Amino acid sequence: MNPDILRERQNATFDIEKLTNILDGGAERTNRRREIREVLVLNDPDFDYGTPTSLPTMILKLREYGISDPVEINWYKSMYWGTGREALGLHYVMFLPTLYTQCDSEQFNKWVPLIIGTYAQTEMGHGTHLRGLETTATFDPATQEFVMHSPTVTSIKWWPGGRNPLFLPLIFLSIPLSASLFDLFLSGFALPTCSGIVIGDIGPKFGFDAVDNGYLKLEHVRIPRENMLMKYAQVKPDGSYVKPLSSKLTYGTMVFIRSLIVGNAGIVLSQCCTIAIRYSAVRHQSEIRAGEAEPQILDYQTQQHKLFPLLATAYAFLFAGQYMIDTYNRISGDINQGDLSEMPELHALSAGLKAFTTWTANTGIEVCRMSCGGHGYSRSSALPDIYVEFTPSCTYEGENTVMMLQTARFLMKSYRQVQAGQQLSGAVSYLNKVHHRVMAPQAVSSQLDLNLNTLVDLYEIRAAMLVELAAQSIQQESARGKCQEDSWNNSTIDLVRASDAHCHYMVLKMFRDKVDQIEDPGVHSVMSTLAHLYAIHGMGNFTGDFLQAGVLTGAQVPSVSKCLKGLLAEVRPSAVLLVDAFDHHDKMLNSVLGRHDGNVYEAMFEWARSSPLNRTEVHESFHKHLKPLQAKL
Ligand SMILES: CCCCCCCC/C=C\CCCCCCCCCC(=O)SCCNC(=O)CCNC(=O)[C@H](O)C(C)(C)COP(=O)(O)OP(=O)(O)OC[C@H]1O[C@@H](n2cnc3c(N)ncnc32)[C@H](O)[C@@H]1OP(=O)(O)O
Ligand SMILES: Cc1cc2nc3c(=O)[nH]c(=O)nc-3n(C[C@H](O)[C@H](O)[C@H](O)COP(=O)(O)OP(=O)(O)OC[C@H]3O[C@@H](n4cnc5c(N)ncnc54)[C@H](O)[C@@H]3O)c2cc1C
Repeated sequence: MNPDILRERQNATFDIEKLTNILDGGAERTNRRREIREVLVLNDPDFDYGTPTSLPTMILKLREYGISDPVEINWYKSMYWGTGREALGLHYVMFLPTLYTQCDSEQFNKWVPLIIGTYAQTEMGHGTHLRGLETTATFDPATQEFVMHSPTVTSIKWWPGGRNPLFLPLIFLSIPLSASLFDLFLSGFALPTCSGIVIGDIGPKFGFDAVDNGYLKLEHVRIPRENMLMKYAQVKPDGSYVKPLSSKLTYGTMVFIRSLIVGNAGIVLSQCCTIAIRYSAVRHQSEIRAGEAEPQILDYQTQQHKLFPLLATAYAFLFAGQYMIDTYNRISGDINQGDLSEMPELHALSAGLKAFTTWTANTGIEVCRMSCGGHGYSRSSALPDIYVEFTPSCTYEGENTVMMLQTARFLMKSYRQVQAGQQLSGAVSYLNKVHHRVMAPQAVSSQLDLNLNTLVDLYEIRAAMLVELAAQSIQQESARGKCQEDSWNNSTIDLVRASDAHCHYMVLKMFRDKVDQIEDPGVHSVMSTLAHLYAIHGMGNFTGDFLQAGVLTGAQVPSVSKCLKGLLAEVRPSAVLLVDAFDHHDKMLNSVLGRHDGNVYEAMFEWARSSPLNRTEVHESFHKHLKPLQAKL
């Protein structure tokens, strides 16, 4: 064990295992997760890092070990996700949930055994604008079939992920059911791979290489009427159409994935913080006091300022991910019972948090990489690979700006309801409260020795102010004679800013609520410090908002920075212990810099020696390119 890391783990002020239990949802969950990891992954001869694991293999393993609990299945699945092994993950993450949420029971029982499929919704010309999808599905009553067709080059399905559909028995098509008979509704169809479809790979990508993203062109392909997913809407044999309770029910898979992505952002950020903070504890560089030994780079205030707010954010997003999945499960359960009352709230929350957490984590991964200097740029750190695997999450499953604008749509509607005197419930209820109350600056302590509840209040007021400013922008545009759509478009910068602030407030509130539930004094203390750091760091980044909201004065601004520095110093002794609590196994982290034992340099030399470029005395390229040149010199 590296002596620096050993020293960092002495004098712990809190019980690491208890914090790990909180992250897992209890000690039993932690034990079970470790058992699954040990048995199904680390000690499984079939599990080879970087080798795409086939879905059938995963299914058989799950059955072999009797794993049927959805939470446990997700643990198993997420041990693959983002690690270059999620080759068929899309089927678990997208295809199966679509069968669960969009099929009637007969269809579900018929198709689940086939379970390898893809989710083909995006087209070359449209990914975001679903109502613009061009693929047609036209019902032919004479033959009781749908005729599926790609009428234009831009209608070719583009990006469906996870094993080239050529080998898939089933493809989920998400298509506007467009015909003169009924409205344009997005509907799902199960398309068996058959003649009349042209399939291929879309070519090399930035990353995400374990998932082969393909294209699918339909040439008047006929499928049985029964292949339309009919849980919510049906086309009867006579061609009549039974509408769904809501046209957005077919968007259900996307809402589910967005809800998953929130916690995944926390996991990925926790991985990167583990790597960067452990490395920063063993890396010595330069000097603080002339003539003294080179310090651990974790003792530089700038290094702490880079990493500790991200550490706090990782915990915040892990707790937000738990809240999001719990909320998704509760509301989707109600929807299954026909109660759609909270569907708009679920959409607004999942869309906004998906965008907020992935944008923040995406930036955070790069900060972690750069905080490791040159070795962070080596793939031995794992940070470059984590980045290229994670960054598309800002685009897929709802492009982030578009998602923020969806949340803004809900906020504007809520704001108008408050203006009309309605009492709101749920995540936006603060708009009622804050509309009538603005905290005066004098109420904010000049020393910013704010407790968490006060900090949550300040974020609430900031969000409410930005919601109001966005609404006023729309009103001003309308007053200038702009139509509703142009007034909206000319206010979208404000609208995204309002949604971002709303999500920031929601995440801090969830963090505070989780800290309040922690009974162990040591764990409560360190998590309270992290929650403070998360809030104060945000105030430092968005000081103008808090000044504009009237909850911070210019004279108090220096206190924000002073408070931040104090919190960084407070976190320093616990930093390595806080990443240990994430409990990332070396084999899963796959990072020379993030090793639990901190023996980075020895491992780095071995890693380099194992490079393919070092496996032969002289690389073949010498003989092919250089040696012929030598002969001419
Ligand atoms: C080895 C196994 C590995 C497993 C690992 C497990 C763990 C891993 C964890 C996480 C990793 C997950 C990785 C997943 C990888 C996925 C790969 C990528 C897949 C894809 O990208 S699939 C395609 C995704 N595409 C999209 O998301 C499309 C985005 N566009 C839209 O959603 C819509 O077009 C829109 C929402 C932007 C607009 O829709 P539209 O119909 O035009 O509606 P509007 O006119 O804007 O609004 C009208 C009205 O409807 C309301 N509304 C809109 N959407 C919804 C909804 N979903 N639910 C409820 N209500 C909705 C909207 O609010 C309006 O309401 P109002 O009129 O204001 O009252
Ligand atoms: C790695 C990866 C895997 C994928 N896997 C799948 C899959 O398995 N199945 C599938 O169906 N799809 C998949 N996709 C496609 C993905 O869902 C789409 O790329 C995504 O929804 C974004 O849509 P788009 O590409 O049309 O972007 P666009 O919407 O064209 O985005 C381009 C720009 O336009 C802006 N913009 C668009 N609309 C608005 C608006 N209303 N207001 C303001 N700005 C706007 C966006 O903010 C963005 O800046 C995948 C994509 C990637 C990168």
